[in-house]
Amino acid sequence: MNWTEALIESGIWLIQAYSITLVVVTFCIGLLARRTVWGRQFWALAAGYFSPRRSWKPLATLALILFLTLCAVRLEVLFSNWYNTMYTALQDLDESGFWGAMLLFAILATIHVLRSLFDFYVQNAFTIRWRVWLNEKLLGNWLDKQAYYRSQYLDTPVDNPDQRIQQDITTFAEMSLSLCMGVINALVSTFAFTLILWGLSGPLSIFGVEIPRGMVFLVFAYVLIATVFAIKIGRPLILLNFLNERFNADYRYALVRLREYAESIAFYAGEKVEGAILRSRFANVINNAWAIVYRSLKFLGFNFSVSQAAVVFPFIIQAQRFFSKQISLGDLMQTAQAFGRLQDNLSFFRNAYDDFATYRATLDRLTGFTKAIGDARALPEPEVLAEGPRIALQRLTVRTPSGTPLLKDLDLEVLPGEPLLIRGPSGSGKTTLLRAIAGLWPYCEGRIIRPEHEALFLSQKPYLPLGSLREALYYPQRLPDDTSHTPADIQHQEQAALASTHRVPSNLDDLISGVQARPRLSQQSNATLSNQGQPGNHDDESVTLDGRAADMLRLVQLGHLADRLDQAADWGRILSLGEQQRLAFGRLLLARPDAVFLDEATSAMDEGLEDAMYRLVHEHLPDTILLSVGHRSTLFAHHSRQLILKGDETGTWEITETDLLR
Ligand SMILES: Nc1ncnc2c1ncn2[C@@H]1O[C@H](COP(=O)(O)OP(=O)(O)OP(=O)(O)O)[C@@H](O)[C@H]1O
Repeated sequence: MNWTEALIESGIWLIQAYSITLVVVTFCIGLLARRTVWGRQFWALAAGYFSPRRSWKPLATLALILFLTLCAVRLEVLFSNWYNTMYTALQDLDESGFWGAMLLFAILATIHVLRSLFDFYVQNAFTIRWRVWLNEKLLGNWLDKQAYYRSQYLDTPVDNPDQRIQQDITTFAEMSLSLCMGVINALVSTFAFTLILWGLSGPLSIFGVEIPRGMVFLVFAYVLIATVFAIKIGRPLILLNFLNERFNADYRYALVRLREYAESIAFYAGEKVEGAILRSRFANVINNAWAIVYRSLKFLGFNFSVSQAAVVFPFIIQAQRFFSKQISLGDLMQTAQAFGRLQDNLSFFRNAYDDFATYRATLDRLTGFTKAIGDARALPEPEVLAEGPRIALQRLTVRTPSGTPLLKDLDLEVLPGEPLLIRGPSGSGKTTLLRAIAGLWPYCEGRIIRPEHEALFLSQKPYLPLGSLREALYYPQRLPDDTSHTPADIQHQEQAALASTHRVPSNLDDLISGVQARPRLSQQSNATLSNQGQPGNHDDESVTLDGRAADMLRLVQLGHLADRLDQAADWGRILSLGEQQRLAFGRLLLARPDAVFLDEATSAMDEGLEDAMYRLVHEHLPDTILLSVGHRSTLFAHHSRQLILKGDETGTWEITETDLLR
């Protein structure tokens, strides 16, 4: 074999193979995207990323990956030829030929290693960027128009959205690329090795019938029959894999709920009930896992047997020609190697069947998720307008999802200094009216006029975000010193980066426990930030902010927490409900919104505290429009009017005047 010629041939082969593959792949993707369900699903998820109008980089990277994949195939062919050269040199006792083959191997191996590493990097960079884009797209759509909330009103609410965002996106990006390149590699390689085997194989006699180049036909027939059986045996794995993801997610969700509602469950001593639910969900996981094991035993058993039989097959068939000296040892070895490669390539579809099954389940889940987001965003929205500092409801009708009216044709205007109390029996629709005003409730007609952004809704159980008390106090505003990049966060990001470049952390346990236990923003680290005079230094701001936050805590009778402002903790669990409700009043006083809606926001306070909180609102926010929902008669004194919902399924209501206490 002339290796200089082989080099030139390889160059030509690469150009030809690249051009043909590019055309065929584009055509096939177009065809699959039109003709198959999963092709359409793939395209709906991927089209945006690959649009050249958005960026040319993804397509260019894909073209590079395709080139590297073809290089891999060509290298395999060269290695195959090298086998022939080397074994022929051995058979001929040609020492210089043997050492020449060794040198050649060193060159080929170096190219192979460099190509593999470069390919690894490019493929991983590609999937990471794709993941980032997909995550941003799905997360953005999920948060936009409050789809994460409104999706609960769909006929079939989407299950486990967290899994779909966090896990399925990764699987989708990684498997799309690996399966696509796997198929291309298998097909091109099949073509290349068929040519090699074609050149090496002789006539084959089966039951007295002589078949020219019989080996080639035999390997195709062998793999084809094996594939048909494998698909039959492996088919149930598609459903089993889908169920595996579903059952695991359900089990995880039940565990998360146990953590979330730990106290309520503990008060009820509900461990038995929770335990039964958890065990039954885990039993689903395990039963399914066993089903996967038994099915895989059959599937893998078949695959292993087929692969093992293929090892000796070419030797048995070529033995006759070798012993009669029609072919050399090199030819025999290359035949075995080419047969093996061909068998591997053709078996790709059989072996990757399992992966295809997982991939299709992922596609189904992601498609279902994007559809649910679309449906949630398409749910009817009430007409909410912003017309100055007032709240006006015009012919507003609010219904339950089943169509029963909670409120019919309500006309009402609320101005600053004229607080309104909404009352009515439990279940009459008080909270739902607030949902409608917030634009969250899809089942309503009429017009809603309210200040556009500057409205704050405080519920009975205030939401406290993860992080420090200060962050909880300012929520949903962002603090001036961006706490998502605290020194502790930056330090851990740096450590992770360091570990990825040149060394692993000396003590991994310390690092992990450090990540879990680290404070989000300590007093000390705050001071460090200020002292270092970094860009975006908020020295003055943080001093006043600190003062304001502490003063505010004292104002809402939470002075005992003033020195824990920067302590990161699960404040939703530590603070009593009454304390959380007072913290929410602090939040309200700091935010100074144009309108505030208090939904039983003082239910856990005693009457004295409730009175004090309302007085603070009247005193500090005289220009804020106030609407409250509540049952207590002590609230009458703080509201000049009352809207009373009758709760009689006809949607009747009544407005009465009360004496405002000032
Ligand atoms: N997501 C939902 N799906 C179906 N029905 C709902 C949903 N949310 C509320 N409802 C129904 O709407 C009605 C009004 O509920 P709402 O929470 O507004 O009552 P409420 O007057 O605030 O009650 P309470 O005083 O007990 O807090 C109830 O019958 C409730 O079951």
